[in-house]
Amino acid sequence: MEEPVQGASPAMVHAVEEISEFTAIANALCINIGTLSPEWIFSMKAAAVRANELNKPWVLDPVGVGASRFRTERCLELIALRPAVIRGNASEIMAVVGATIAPTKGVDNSTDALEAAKDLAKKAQCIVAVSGAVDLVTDGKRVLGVSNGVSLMQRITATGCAVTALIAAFVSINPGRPLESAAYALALFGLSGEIGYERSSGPASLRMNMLDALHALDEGAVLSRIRIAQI
Ligand SMILES: Nc1ncnc2c1ncn2[C@@H]1O[C@H](COP(=O)(O)OP(=O)(O)OP(=O)(O)O)[C@@H](O)[C@H]1O
Ligand SMILES: Cc1ncsc1CCO
Ligand SMILES: [Mg+2]
Repeated sequence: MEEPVQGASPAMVHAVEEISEFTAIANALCINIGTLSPEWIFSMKAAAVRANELNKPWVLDPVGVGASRFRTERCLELIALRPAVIRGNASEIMAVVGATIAPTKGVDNSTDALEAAKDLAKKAQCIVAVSGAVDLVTDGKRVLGVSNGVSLMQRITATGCAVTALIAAFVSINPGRPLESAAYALALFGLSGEIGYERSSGPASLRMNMLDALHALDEGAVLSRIRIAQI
């Protein structure tokens, strides 16, 4: 198989001693609070500050926000450092909004998530992407709905983390259009899931097949199969 041009190349960095140099090399930064610890949050904040100094976009994945006070407080501190995009699932976005804007209403459908996402986007002045059956991407005014993907993707731990990293890669190519970049990343990832699903018998084979599909995506499949609509 012919090798396509190589795309983004990730590095997972936590030592604060490395943050300054690594952030200078990177075209985008993805901060994922999944495995949060006091030492790592220090490095995460240093990286966000450094990315801002260097005018590089950074993307936040607020994994599990709302589950503990420590996580919620640190997450709000990160949001105050102005990410270009926040990508979470509906409960995470609702939890952030509950902690910042209004008391949690304890609801979890896409309409409520959409209002929460718009509120958060306005308040934090960034793009908010809510993943789900239809991914919602908003700047607080415009909303794009991405309908690619298969529900079995939820059964693979860290598909959300992976798509947030892909959003960072896309935003680095087009930093002036974070709304569109996030929507296209979600669409291409979802499409890879759809193509991979056709050859899969469960989450483990889907994980493998969707990675193969992402690698092999071509312009024809992308242009004919991505489903992004203005909402
Ligand atoms: N019901 C669904 N139908 C189709 N695609 C879905 C559905 N739910 C989620 N997805 C897709 O799965 C991917 C991961 O989204 P999800 O909302 O599961 O993230 P997450 O909860 O943060 O995951 P994790 O914490 O495991 O990383 C996204 O690309 C999203 O579009
Ligand atoms: C399972 C898990 N725990 C911390 S991060 C992560 C990946 C899914 O968000
Ligand atoms: Mg997640």
